[in-house]
Amino acid sequence: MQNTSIKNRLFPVFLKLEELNVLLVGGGNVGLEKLSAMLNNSPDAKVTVVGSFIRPELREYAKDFSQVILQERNFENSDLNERDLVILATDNPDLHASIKRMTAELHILCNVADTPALCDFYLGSIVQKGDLKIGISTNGKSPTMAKRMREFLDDIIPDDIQNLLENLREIRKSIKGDFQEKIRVLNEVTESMINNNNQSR
Ligand SMILES: C[C@@]1(CC(=O)O)c2cc3[nH]c(cc4nc(cc5[nH]c(cc(n2)[C@H]1CCC(=O)O)[C@@](C)(CC(=O)O)[C@@H]5CCC(=O)O)C(CC(=O)O)=C4CCC(=O)O)c(CCC(=O)O)c3CC(=O)O
Ligand SMILES: NC(=O)C1=CN([C@@H]2O[C@H](COP(=O)(O)OP(=O)(O)OC[C@H]3O[C@@H](n4cnc5c(N)ncnc54)[C@H](O)[C@@H]3O)[C@@H](O)[C@H]2O)C=CC1
Repeated sequence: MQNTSIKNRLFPVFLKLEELNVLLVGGGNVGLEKLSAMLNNSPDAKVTVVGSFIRPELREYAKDFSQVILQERNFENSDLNERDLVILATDNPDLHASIKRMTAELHILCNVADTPALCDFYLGSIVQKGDLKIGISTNGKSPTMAKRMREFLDDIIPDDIQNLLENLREIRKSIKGDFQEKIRVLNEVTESMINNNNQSR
């Protein structure tokens, strides 16, 4: 049965981009934004950037990532060969629509930066604190609100959250007993961690 109360129907996942083959079409400002969004999270992401012009800023940024391939030329249909994900960030909506038709045919997931209706998935705002990662979406309503929410969460989540995570990992490894017992102990420990943390703020 459909739950009609769910407004945002996007399903978040956390991708291992270094295991995937990504094509980014467009080497401009938006291209650079999408490239840095990927590499800030997945520095080993295998990305090929194809742009009829590749901005010097993007070139400069990509220098630190030896696995990123830059190709300054027009998009060709064969660029879609062997891709798992495609991100379109050119200034040509007709090109976007035609590439999107091809990716759908090929079952390749596609993001069209300036056209939500053509996206199979959206990028989100991302909070990163050690191993903790939070993805934020406003269902495409307001990327700026997503950005502000990231700043807010980044501020309130303590920087030493990584220590908590490391401790929990040790506890998780050391608990004896069956699965239910493991869940009980971990729930108990984390409850006090969160409470302690609130008290110290
Ligand atoms: C649907 C979506 C598809 C996608 O791109 O994946 C989309 C679409 C569009 N963005 C537009 C504009 C802006 N996008 C940003 C910023 C971000 N946009 C991101 C995601 C998404 N943007 C997806 C939905 C996410 C969600 O569900 O909330 C973030 C979160 C992630 C990322 O891109 O890495 C990143 C913030 C990262 C961070 O800082 O944390 C800013 C603000 C800024 O840059 O400061 C502006 C200008 C201000 C404004 O418009 O709000 C426009 C209008 C273009 C035009 O006017 O022509 C469209 C098209 C439309 O809405 O029609
Ligand atoms: N820059 C921004 O922050 C925003 C941009 N937009 C829109 O997003 C689009 C892209 O913006 P920018 O990145 O700033 O533009 P840009 O002009 O910097 O980059 C466009 C890129 O697309 C490439 N391109 C065009 N045709 C191509 C083809 N056939 N094959 C391969 N590459 C091709 C160009 O060479 C260039 O690298 C524009 O339509 C713009 O109006 C919307 C909101 C904000």
